Amino acid sequence: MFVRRIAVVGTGYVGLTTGACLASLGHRVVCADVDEVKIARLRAGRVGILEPGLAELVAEGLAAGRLEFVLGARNAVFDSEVMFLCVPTPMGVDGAANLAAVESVVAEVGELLPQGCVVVNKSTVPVGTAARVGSLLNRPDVAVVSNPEFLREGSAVADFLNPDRIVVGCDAQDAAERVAALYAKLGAPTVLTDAASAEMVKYAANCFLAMKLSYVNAVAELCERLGANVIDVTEGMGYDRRIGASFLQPGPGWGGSCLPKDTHALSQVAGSVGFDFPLLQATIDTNARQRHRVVQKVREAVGGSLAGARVGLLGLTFKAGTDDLRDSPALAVADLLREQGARLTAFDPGVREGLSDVTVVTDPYEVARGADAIVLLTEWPEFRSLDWNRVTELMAGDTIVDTRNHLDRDALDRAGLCWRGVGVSGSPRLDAVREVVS
Ligand SMILES: NC(=O)C1=CN([C@@H]2O[C@H](COP(=O)(O)OP(=O)(O)OC[C@H]3O[C@@H](n4cnc5c(N)ncnc54)[C@H](O)[C@@H]3O)[C@@H](O)[C@H]2O)C=CC1
Ligand SMILES: O=C(O)[C@H]1O[C@H](OP(=O)(O)OP(=O)(O)OC[C@H]2O[C@@H](n3ccc(=O)[nH]c3=O)[C@H](O)[C@@H]2O)[C@H](O)[C@@H](O)[C@@H]1O
Repeated sequence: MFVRRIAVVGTGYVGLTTGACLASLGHRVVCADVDEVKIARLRAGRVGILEPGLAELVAEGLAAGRLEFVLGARNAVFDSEVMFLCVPTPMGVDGAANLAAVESVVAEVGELLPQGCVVVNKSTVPVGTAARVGSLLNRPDVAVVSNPEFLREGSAVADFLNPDRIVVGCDAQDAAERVAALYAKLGAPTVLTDAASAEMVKYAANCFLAMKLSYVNAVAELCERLGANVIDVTEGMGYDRRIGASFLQPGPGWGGSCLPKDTHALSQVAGSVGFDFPLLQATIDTNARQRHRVVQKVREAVGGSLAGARVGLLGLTFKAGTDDLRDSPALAVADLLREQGARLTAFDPGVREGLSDVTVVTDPYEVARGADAIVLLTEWPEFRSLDWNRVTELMAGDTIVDTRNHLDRDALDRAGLCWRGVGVSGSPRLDAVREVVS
């Protein structure tokens, strides 16, 4: 495997992880961004996002001279053999992916790319984008490769360096092989395919994950109505290797910067070719309903009306382990609660700045002070070890709505609190049975 000169455009969750990890694999990487403050910070070795291991890799790369940060894509590409596009592709008004950033980088660097450079699209983009980028570039000597990224926020470095698979798509075999070779040290299964199929893999995977979660959230609701326990139900399902145990945790609905936008984008693309995709639409609709179910539980917990009720929120980020608030279900639930007149106080270990209409506190017990109910929205581990007796003393009401089944129900019981989980309505009898069996 040869060391390559690589440009990475966009230094967000994906770009910075890609740049730092490729440098750690021995390549020489120049990362570019339009954000001047971010570039200045990164040059000083400061990583502005919560990602375990990333700051260390950036520091190592800078110290070894293998990693560099520059302002603007044009300053990154002059001697690059490969250029990665890691810019945002947010949801547009019609649900479609907005490709403005991708197109603007292509316009900026098109003529500057060295002869024979390979453009690699790592941003999540609709099928046909590699072809579109190719025609915008209008450079027969430059191949465009689709190389979707599957990392998760909060474990970005670990996911990048230990991928389940690498997908590389290009209509030119040699360019696909050149990109696949960049990852050779990782020893991951590699799928080489055409560009359209690689682009489709990313949407098909993310939408499948969203579908799995909507399914499990619907099963949880049914468990509540029928008197079953979703914790045991998903455990029983997860041992089946065809189903797998991961991505079976019910919650307040799935969110984050990608699953929501990618499900809408695939739905929009399907519509654009006249394909009716009710399964995907139901996945999206079930998720919207999930947020209303949380609000309904909180309303019941405060006696039927949220007007003037004080509600404490534990967690604001879209999942634990990240500081990312983009499309967080917790914020969606907060909006709905506020619309119905609730007064909100929130604590999240990853969030320090204030939010409009939600008072953000830095001490979790402040969330409990005077609260008529508390809602746990994000599964931060530290929430499990709160002093529930202290919470009971501080609260005006007595109910904790645990939208992730994250807390120790017995500990809350002992403190005189009422725990309301998701998909759990029966007695804890099955836990006892499992102990005997194991
Ligand atoms: N966040 C995630 O976990 C994953 C994201 N993706 C995809 O990767 C892409 C990037 O996502 P994130 O890294 O989360 O975005 P981000 O918003 O964290 O970072 C994007 C960066 O690109 C920069 N940028 C925007 N326009 C630019 C331009 N013209 N030139 C140079 N830099 C520019 C921004 O300033 C920002 O720093 C998206 O398409 C997303 O769907 C794929 C897999 C995982
Ligand atoms: O394209 C992307 O950006 C990425 O989107 C997701 O990664 P991420 O957004 O970091 O978050 P996930 O860990 O997938 O969680 C998504 C949402 O589902 C929820 N979730 C996840 C798992 C689960 O069992 N239950 C559950 O409710 C989380 O709380 C969160 O709101 C995918 O998992 C990544 O493979 C993909 O690369």
